[in-house]
Amino acid sequence: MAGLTFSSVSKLYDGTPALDGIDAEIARGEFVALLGPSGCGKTTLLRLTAGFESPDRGRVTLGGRVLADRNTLVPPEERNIGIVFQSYALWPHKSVAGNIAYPLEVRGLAADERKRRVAEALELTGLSTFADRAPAQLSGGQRQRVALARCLVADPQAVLLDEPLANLDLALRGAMQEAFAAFHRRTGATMVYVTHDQTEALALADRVAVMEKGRIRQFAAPEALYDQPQDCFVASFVGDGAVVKVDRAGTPAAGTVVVQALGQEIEARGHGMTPTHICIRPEQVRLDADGPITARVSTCTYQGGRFRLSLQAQGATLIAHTPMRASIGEELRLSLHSPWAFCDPAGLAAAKGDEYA
Ligand SMILES: Nc1ncnc2c1ncn2[C@@H]1O[C@H](COP(=O)(O)OP(=O)(O)OP(=O)(O)O)[C@@H](O)[C@H]1O
Repeated sequence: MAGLTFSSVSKLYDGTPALDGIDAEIARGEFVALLGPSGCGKTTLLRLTAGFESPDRGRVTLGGRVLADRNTLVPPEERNIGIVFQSYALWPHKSVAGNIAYPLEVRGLAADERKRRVAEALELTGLSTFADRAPAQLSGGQRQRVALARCLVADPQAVLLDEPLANLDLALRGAMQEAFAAFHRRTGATMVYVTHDQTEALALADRVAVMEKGRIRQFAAPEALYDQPQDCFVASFVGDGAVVKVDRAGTPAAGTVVVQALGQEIEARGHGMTPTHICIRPEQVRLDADGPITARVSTCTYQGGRFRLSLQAQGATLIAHTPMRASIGEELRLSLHSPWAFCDPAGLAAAKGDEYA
């Protein structure tokens, strides 16, 4: 189904690319997160979709209609795209219902229809009992739900969310994540969600585009990013664990490959290419008295129900989870179970078990 597409989209600021050849297709009704470190281009991609910026190259389409390319630039108000900002941007002197009704007033909708759609949006966002309150009488999470309802009431083809939970405390963020997920299930809206909080991105999105330096490094389901990262950047940016350079690799066969790394022969999962690195997640590291790898504990932190250990082995830092506390400097033996092997010749040349949290 025609959704939102980006074809070779680039954006330069003072000659420096903020976006560098973005190619992506977001299906209608899909919930996509843009994830990446500060300055990687997430907001620029969102602003370009909304129409606040124009691309220097490439094309953006929504539902088959060109929004921006060399010859076309549809203004923001004609794009039928809703936006939810971090700052809520509510009218302080209007009630909750008044704020939600505002886009419909601008469009000149009849009062009856306005009322019906506002009631529907209030219901969808769980705000029906707050309709007459002023924004100042609401919590941060409730205000963000008003912003969401106001954006929805206009029945947009896509909803863009720019770090909508960044101003909320941790507990409320969890509750709002659930509210967003429920909202998405009920409306089936196409949603693009910018965040640099990977827990949020992995929890909410159908697919996550991991960005770095204006490019999409991998665009995949959360579990694929975690289990089968495509390169060193994604392996290290998403999830906990270590990226270790492969010294030698056997011939890949049927989804597995034997590699020489950390002074051991290790059976890894792979996708058929001769790998250059392995990504070792904590659950693939087992403390095992008969294990072939000797490692020294360098940190031990309690994470509620388990301890996270950093383990030095052969110049690499591996991460393991254990139910028991370990002493710093203690020597342990461990074995590795099905790490993921991938090919990234350009990746971290120095990667020899860099630790990422
Ligand atoms: N109006 C502008 N003028 C010049 N440079 C800009 C402008 N807007 C963004 N940039 C640059 O483009 C790059 C991408 O910025 P962008 O805001 O898209 O990153 P981001 O991934 O959203 O970062 P953050 O997570 O910190 O919000 C950065 O290097 C930024 O400095």
